Amino acid sequence: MTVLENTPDEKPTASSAPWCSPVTERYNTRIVLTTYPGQSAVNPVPLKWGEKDPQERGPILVSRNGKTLNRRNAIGAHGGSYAFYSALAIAAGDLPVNFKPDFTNTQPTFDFPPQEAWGDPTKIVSMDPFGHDVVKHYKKHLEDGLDARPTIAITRATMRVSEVSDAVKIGRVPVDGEIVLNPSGDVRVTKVAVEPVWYLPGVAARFGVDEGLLRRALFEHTGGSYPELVTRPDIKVFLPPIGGLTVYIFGPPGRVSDPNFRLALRIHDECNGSDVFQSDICTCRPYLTFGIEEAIKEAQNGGSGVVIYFRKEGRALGEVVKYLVYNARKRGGDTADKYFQRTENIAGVKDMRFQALMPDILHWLGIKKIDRMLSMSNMKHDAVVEQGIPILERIPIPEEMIPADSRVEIDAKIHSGYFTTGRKFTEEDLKQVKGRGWECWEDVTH
Ligand SMILES: Nc1nc2c(ncn2[C@@H]2O[C@H](COP(=O)(O)OP(=O)(O)OP(=O)(O)O)[C@@H](O)[C@H]2O)c(=O)[nH]1
Ligand SMILES: [Zn+2]
Repeated sequence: MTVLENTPDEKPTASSAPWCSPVTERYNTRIVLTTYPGQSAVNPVPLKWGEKDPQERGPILVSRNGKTLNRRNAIGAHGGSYAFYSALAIAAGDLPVNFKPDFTNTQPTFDFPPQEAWGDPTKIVSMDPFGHDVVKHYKKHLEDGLDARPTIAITRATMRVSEVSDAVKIGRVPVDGEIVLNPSGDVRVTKVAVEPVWYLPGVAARFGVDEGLLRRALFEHTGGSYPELVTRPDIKVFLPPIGGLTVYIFGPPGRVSDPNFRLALRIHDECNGSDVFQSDICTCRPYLTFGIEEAIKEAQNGGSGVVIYFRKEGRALGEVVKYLVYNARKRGGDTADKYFQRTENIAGVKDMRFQALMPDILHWLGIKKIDRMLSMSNMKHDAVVEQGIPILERIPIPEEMIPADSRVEIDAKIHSGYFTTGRKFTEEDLKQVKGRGWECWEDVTH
């Protein structure tokens, strides 16, 4: 191991950095900077990605706590981006370094039937197919003191979305007592939260790139945070510090994997400004609530409805870049012909969502075909179809749901290849599609 001497008996000297002594109180072992295969202390628990028997596959162990450090078979940390809050909590003294969670009563509220894809190393490469049943499958490892943790949680809830409540009030969505519970529009839902777990050879294959190149890029562009990406080619699994996804299932969850039931599906990427705060610059929330409504109706008609919400804010460019783009658009004349160019000028690309990994969750759920896909995105469509899941019908957002200032976005998307049943646009048409200017703001901001 590459270690940095920092033993508890080490006396801080005048030249010690001021943070040295609290470090020795909280971490009383040497710092392991990185490890190499074949070192005497390195003894990973076998992990065979793609084995359909969870015992054969083995648990995913990523923690550096206690005895798990030497038995790790994965790089990164649990919790996606929230791992950094755990680190803060430990540094602040709120969380013990070797805290062991108590998983009593945390088991899934629904047992998803195992799917063939769970044992296929090419079909699922960005989540752990056994991540919801870690306590059941890896009890022995937990009892041995190894820090295995769930990366999927399955629960149920009642939700209320104002647009759906409005649809119930005007009778567009009936109250059935099972899915829509009452005239206020309370809706029953099963939810699945998933944290990312990447099988690096599989992720590299999805993008058609070399695994070594992928590892190098991940190492370099995370500030050199994960040296084992380079020093431990024997470890194939990485838990990246990024957001995951949530699945919302309307109707009995057992129907989702049964091709005899019709399926309506909305795959949605996060847009906090619209999804939560209802900005009118894009179609995100309207399409999301339309998707929820259609999913509910499909379930009420005896089928199944699924909405999958990915944490890929601003096309995975983040909200800061997105707002910079908004400014550039509004100051430079907001026309549809320049829409994507503005993003490319600032981010270098127009989109970083890489839908190639998105279909994993569909395989995990056992979805074999999609009857009604509530999306116009050609990228989502192509990624799903390339994974062997046919889409029988594509449903664009209804015209009347498109907010005032989002015409620029939707027309630019249609021009760039998004699905439409309406009219297509020429470059000349796009120049005429203008967003709202900022002139009207002058009075209130000055
Ligand atoms: N960078 C950037 N991102 C944007 C902008 N407008 C919307 N977004 C993001 O684009 C994404 C839109 O995702 P979705 O609502 O799933 O829509 P889509 O993939 O474009 O296609 P549909 O499925 O047809 O709705 C979200 O992540 C938004 O935050 C913009 O001007 N710049
Ligand atoms: Zn949006």
